[in-house]
Amino acid sequence: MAESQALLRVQHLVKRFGALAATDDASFEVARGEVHALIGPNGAGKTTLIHQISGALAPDAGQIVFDGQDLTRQPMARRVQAGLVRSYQITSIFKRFSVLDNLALALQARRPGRPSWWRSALRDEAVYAQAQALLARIGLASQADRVAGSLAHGEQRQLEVGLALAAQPRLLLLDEPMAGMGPDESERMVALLHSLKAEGLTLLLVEHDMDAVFRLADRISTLVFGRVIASDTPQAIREHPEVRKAYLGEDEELEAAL
Ligand SMILES: Nc1ncnc2c1ncn2[C@@H]1O[C@H](COP(=O)(O)OP(=O)(O)OP(=O)(O)O)[C@@H](O)[C@H]1O
Repeated sequence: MAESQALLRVQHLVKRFGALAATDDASFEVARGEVHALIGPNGAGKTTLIHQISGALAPDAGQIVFDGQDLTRQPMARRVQAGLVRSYQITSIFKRFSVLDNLALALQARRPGRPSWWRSALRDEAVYAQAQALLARIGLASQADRVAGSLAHGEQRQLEVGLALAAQPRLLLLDEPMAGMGPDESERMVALLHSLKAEGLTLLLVEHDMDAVFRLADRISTLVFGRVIASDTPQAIREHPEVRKAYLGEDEELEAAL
């Protein structure tokens, strides 16, 4: 991949837990505007890798370069500022607040220099106009006044994506966005991610739902024992002998999908 095309470059990353190298000289690149999926058998090191990219975990060696900037040792907030944003788990939602208020608060939190940001967010019409637009973008326009905690699981995950979008990411990291979803909820999430891709947003996702991965991804990196053994198009990954071998007897659903 040409240098200018790569928005994220992970180079020779290493993370050890005692004797175990959970990330073992892992390298891969995410191109601008692509949906890139990270797959691998259970325990391959996907979550550990995503934690290092988002800044939750410090690597022992290697580099994380985002848009030409070395962010390897930068704190999470600095990465978010640069446009590298992770969609968090449900804990980031204020469950007693409405869906619209949640988005307004997330938008307001992005504005610097407001000590009582949550008070001003709840009064600020401009913020609410932006929140309404974001609500439509994530497909929850009809749920604006619902208390966030009463949303269905799939809708809460959509809202989490909205909270991450409030930070205006250039690359959105998603850790198992379809986890625990039924077929209809997964379908809505796939549609949402497709629409974000159509807007030109770059996505990096870890996902076990192989049907969704193969429908969404432009390229797929496969992690085995902390190493990226292949980074290629879905078709090439499907046919890759080492990838097939890595999944043999490991994950029947995935093996069947391949
Ligand atoms: N904090 C930790 N301390 C010790 N070992 C850890 C820690 N976090 C992860 N590991 C180990 O590192 C390896 C990779 O784990 P990780 O959760 O990154 O894999 P994964 O590919 O995300 O797995 P899964 O698909 O099951 O979620 C596993 O062997 C795991 O037990």
